[in-house]
Amino acid sequence: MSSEVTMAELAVLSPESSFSVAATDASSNAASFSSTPPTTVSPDSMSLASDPDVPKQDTITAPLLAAAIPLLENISETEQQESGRQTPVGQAIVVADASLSAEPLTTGRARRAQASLPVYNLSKLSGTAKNGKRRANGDPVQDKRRRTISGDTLVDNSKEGASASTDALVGTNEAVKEGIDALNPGWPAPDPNTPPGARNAKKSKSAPGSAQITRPATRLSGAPVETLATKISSLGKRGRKTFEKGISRISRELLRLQDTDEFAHIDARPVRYTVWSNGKYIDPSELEEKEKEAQSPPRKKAKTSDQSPAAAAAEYKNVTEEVEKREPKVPALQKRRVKKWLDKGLYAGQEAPLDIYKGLTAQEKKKLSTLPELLPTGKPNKTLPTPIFNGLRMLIHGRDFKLPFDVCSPLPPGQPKPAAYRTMTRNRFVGDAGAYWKKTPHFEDFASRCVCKPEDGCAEDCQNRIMLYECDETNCNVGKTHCQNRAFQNLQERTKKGGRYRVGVEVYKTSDRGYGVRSNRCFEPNQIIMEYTGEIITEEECERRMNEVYKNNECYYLMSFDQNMIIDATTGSIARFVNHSCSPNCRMIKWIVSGQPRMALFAGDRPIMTGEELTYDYNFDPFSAKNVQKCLCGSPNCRGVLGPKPKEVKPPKPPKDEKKGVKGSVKAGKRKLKELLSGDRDDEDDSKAIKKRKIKAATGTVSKKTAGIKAAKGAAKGYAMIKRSVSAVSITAKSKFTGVSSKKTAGRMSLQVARKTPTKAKTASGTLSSSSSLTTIVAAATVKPAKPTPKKKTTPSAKSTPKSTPASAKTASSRKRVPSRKALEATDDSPATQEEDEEEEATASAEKPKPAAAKKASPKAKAAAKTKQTKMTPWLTKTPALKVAKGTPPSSAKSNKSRNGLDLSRGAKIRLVQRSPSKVQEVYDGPN
Ligand SMILES: C[S@@+](CC[C@H](N)C(=O)[O-])C[C@H]1O[C@@H](n2cnc3c(N)ncnc32)[C@H](O)[C@@H]1O
Repeated sequence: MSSEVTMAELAVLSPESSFSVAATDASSNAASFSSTPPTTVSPDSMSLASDPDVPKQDTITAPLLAAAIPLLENISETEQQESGRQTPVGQAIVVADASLSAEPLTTGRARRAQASLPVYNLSKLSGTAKNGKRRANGDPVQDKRRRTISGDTLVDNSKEGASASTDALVGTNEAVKEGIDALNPGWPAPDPNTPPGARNAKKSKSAPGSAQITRPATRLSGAPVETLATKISSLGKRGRKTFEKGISRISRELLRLQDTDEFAHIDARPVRYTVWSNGKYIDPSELEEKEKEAQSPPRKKAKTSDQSPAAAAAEYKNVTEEVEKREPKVPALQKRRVKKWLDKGLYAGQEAPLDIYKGLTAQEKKKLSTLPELLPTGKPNKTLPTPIFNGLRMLIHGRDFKLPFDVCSPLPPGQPKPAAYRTMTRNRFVGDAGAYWKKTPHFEDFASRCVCKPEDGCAEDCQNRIMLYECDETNCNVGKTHCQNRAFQNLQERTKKGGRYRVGVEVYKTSDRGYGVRSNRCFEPNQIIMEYTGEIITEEECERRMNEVYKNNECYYLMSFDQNMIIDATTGSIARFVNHSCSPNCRMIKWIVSGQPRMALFAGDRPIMTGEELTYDYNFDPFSAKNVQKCLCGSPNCRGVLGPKPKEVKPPKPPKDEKKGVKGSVKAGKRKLKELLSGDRDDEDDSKAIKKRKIKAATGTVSKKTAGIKAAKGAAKGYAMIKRSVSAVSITAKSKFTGVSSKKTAGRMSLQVARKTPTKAKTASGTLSSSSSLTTIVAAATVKPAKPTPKKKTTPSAKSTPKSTPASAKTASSRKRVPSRKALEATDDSPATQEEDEEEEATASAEKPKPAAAKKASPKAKAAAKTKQTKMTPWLTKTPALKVAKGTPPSSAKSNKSRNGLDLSRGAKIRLVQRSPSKVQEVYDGPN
């Protein structure tokens, strides 16, 4: 045995106090083995256990000491127990080593080492193995086990102390083995290198003394330490239970380390900004250097793996530039994309006709010939055939174009509205008016169809249009599709859906003229805007209302209408708010619609733009100087007052010219008629015509041109029928209102609405529209001719004389009350005094040229009367005086040429009559 064995024996078998102290220290060191690196025991501690007689060893590992301590403890405990209990083993032990000190070791137990160390099966040794293995706490077996001598512990602990010299360890093991053998237990001491598990297994089945396998301590060998999780997972239920016990012990140890960052896996190193590129860390300092290098051309290609994205991009840029410098850029050859064109598009499969004139009307062909782009080239356009065959008509006629902006610009909400205003969109008969109203007088007047063709579309030449008759199914030859003479129907269709654009007008408050009407959309020239509707009342009712109902009103909305009736628009359409202007943009025109008269506001000869105030010329007759109102229309040609239009006197022209003009125009045919018609549209032209008539009348009459004179002339020739009739109505109204106004000292305003209709229309309409009025007028004209004159014979309208006489008388009486009469004499429409009427009568009787002309025309009229159209014009037979005009067959059966010729002659005359008292007259009484 070496000195090591001696030392071990001393260490084991000599429990000196000094050694126990050293063991205590060693246990404390061993307690930290689990978590701390092996620690070299100081020589001092070793020196405590050294015997001066024993060769001193330089070093001894702490594990060795730690392993020896439990052994000593066990021995001491055994000794203690043996002192209290008599066991064979104890006795044996006592016997074996009676010299050993019985001083117990109470402190410095290496618990961890003790727990993990295998023990000798003392139960077997003591013969109690038959009781089974019970390892629970407090179990006596456990206690017994604790009392065993743990030779393995020494071995294992010596293994743990890997840093100790192997020789010393082997020596120690040998010494322990020998010590055990000395106890003579009856079996050989186990190899301390054998792991406890294997040793136990071998104990159970193998014979004692067989080879045992030792497991190297992982902590000492540097092998990977088992983690807690792997331990738990690898253990079985029982093993885990046991392990958890170990955890509790381990955790107690770890508790001391919980405060450390290492235990909490906290990296206490300062955090640095890191850059990662493709999963690789890039040093910022290197990054800066590389960025600097990137600015300068790189000497060699840097490793992209160490580059940041920015640096990589910079480098890539440099490289590409370098490559571009080396290799000139060669444009890549790209295949040009060829667009596939459709040769016909939407019209594919539809071949263009070679003859584009096919199926077109004469007018369309004519228009087509004027369009150079549509002229046939002789070659079919196969590439892009225009939709001639589909949209030619549209191309010729054009189509409406509406601007997508500012078309409809209504006033913002919150505008002041007239108080107590009730609208009525249709005329309504009130009182006796319905009973007195002739249901279908105008049907009798004009029961024939127009002679228009579909291609004409009832345009300007339409006889119904000329006569201010709206076409419908009963009188239109064209049909609704092509007819353009259905203004009221269009208006109804336009407004029935409602909406501000469709209505197109709105009431607004003017600055100085009360309320007015403005457009909130655009209107085409001559387009119907709105209807003037209200209550149709008789003159008596009108008088009553003025005296009783409207006596305190400032404004009356009364307009003479038809059949001596009056429209009271106090309850009616908003057309009543339309103000007067000396330069109006609208006209108020009465039309016959389905046999009934209706009045509407039409745009003038120019289009009306959004926001314009709508006005028409009242042609106001104040009737009383007290009620002459100042006109505030602001137009350059403002007359200053709301009065009738002044008529300029132009230098007289020789009658020959006019006659020639008339005759020439008769011969000229349709073309000249159109010229006259076109001239008729313009107010200025109208005034010129009036002037003409004035002049002519002046030459033919005594002194003045008055409406009566005109009426007489017109009636004598059978022309100014409508206007005469209307004027007759107005005259009647005047006469009645005269009394009223005289009582009320109220003025009256009669509005004349310039009539735009062509001459021929007026002729026809006047002839056919209202025979009763006509009769009155004719009577007025023939009263004077009652004198025995040759023309008198030709005016066999004496029957009407009695009717007309009162009318003229009324007119005269009413005119007498107009102080400003003379001031207004300049106008043809101005009412005349009684004296003037007398003069007119005289003039009418003296005007023989026209009756003579009528005479001349009478043979034609007679001839025409034989025609069917004559039958359709009852006035022809009713009023002999009109036979003069009968020369113009009003029916549509006449050829255009004949109609035109007759109309032409009438037109010339009618134009003179045009400004006679209008057919539409508004009766207005100003404030009292
Ligand atoms: C049929 S109302 C027109 C609507 C009227 N502004 C209103 O507020 O009821 C006719 C009256 O309007 C006024 N008026 C219309 N046009 C005018 C004008 N040009 N100058 C002055 N007053 C006018 C006159 O007071 C006239 O008696």
